[in-house]
Amino acid sequence: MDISQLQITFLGGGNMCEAMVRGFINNGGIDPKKITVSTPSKRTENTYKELKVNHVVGDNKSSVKGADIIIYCVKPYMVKPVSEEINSIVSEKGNPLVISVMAGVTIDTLSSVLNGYGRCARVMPNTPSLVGAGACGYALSPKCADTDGELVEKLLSSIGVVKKVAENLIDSVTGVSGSGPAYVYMFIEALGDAGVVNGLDRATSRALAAQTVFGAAKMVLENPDVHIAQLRNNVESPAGTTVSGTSTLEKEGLRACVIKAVTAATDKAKELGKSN
Ligand SMILES: NC(=O)C1=CN([C@@H]2O[C@H](COP(=O)(O)OP(=O)(O)OC[C@H]3O[C@@H](n4cnc5c(N)ncnc54)[C@H](OP(=O)(O)O)[C@@H]3O)[C@@H](O)[C@H]2O)C=CC1
Ligand SMILES: O=C(O)[C@@H]1CCC=N1
Repeated sequence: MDISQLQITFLGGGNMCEAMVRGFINNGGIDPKKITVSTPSKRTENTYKELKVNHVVGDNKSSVKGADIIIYCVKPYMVKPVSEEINSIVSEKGNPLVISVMAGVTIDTLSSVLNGYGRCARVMPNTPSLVGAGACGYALSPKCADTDGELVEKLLSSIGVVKKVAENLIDSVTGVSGSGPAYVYMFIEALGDAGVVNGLDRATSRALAAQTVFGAAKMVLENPDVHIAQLRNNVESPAGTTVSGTSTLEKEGLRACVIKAVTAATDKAKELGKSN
C-alpha cells in the first residue's frame, strides 16, 4: 500500500494537526502537496504555507472534496458542527476513510453525525509524532474493511509506535500516551529544576534531565523481557545514592500520584465523550 499518493485533509490546524503533518512529511514520505489543512482563521496560515501544505480558510466543505483520508483535528465539541458542513460530501462521494483524533468522541458519535457513515477510525496520537516518536492507539468501526486497518497502521507507523486496542480502551490510551507527553515534560522540568537547586547551570541540567528520560525509555523499549523494576534495581547500588532518591519518591507518592493523574485524564476523556 503506497501511502505517499493519498490525498489527506485535516479539519483543524492546531497543535495535534501540525505534529501529524510535520511527521507525515518528514518521516512518512508524504508529499506536502497531497495534504490540505482546513481552519476557520488565518492564525496558522504561515506555518502550513512554509510546509508547502494547502491551507484552506473557512471552507471545510471544499477542503474534503477528493480526499482519500479526512482527519478530524478539531476540539471534541466541534464534531457536530464540522460534520454538518462536510457530511454531504462524505456520505455521497469519494468514500474517504474518516479518522478522528478527538479525545472522547466515540466511533458511534462520529458515524451518527455523518449520517451513519461507516468507514471511520478512532485514533489517539500524541505530539511527539512531530519528531517521528509518537505513541498512538487506534480502533476501527466494525464497518471498516481489513485494508482500512492496514492503511491506518501504515500511515500512523510513519510517525511512531501504533497499537490497536478495543474502542472502549481509547480513553485509557488518551490518559496514558495522548496526555502523557505533558506529564513527562513536567518530570523533565522537575528533574532539571532539581539539578539547578543542587548547583548545576540551567542548560546543563536541562540537557542531562532530558537525555536521562530518553535513555531510560530506550532501555525499557530495547529490553522488553526485563522487568522495569530490574532496570531500576540495576541503578540502585546498595546503600548508594539512587536508593535514597527512589525511596523518597515512593514515600512522597510518585506512583500513586501518576496513577491518579492518568485516571483523571481517562475519566475526563469519557466525560468529553458523553457531552457529544
Ligand atoms: N494536543 C494534543 O497533544 C492532542 C490532541 N488531540 C485531539 O486533537 C484535537 C485538537 O487538539 P489540539 O490540536 O490540541 O487543539 P488546538 O486548539 O491546537 O487546535 C484546534 C484547531 O481547530 C481549529 N478549528 C476551530 N473551529 C474549526 C472549524 N469549524 N473547522 C475547522 N477547524 C476548526 C482551530 O482553528 P484556529 O487555528 O483558527 O483557531 C485550531 O486550528 C482535539 O480533539 C484533541 O482531543 C489528540 C491527541 C493529542
Ligand atoms: O488535553 C487534551 O484534551 C488532548 C487530548 C490528549 C492530549 N491532549
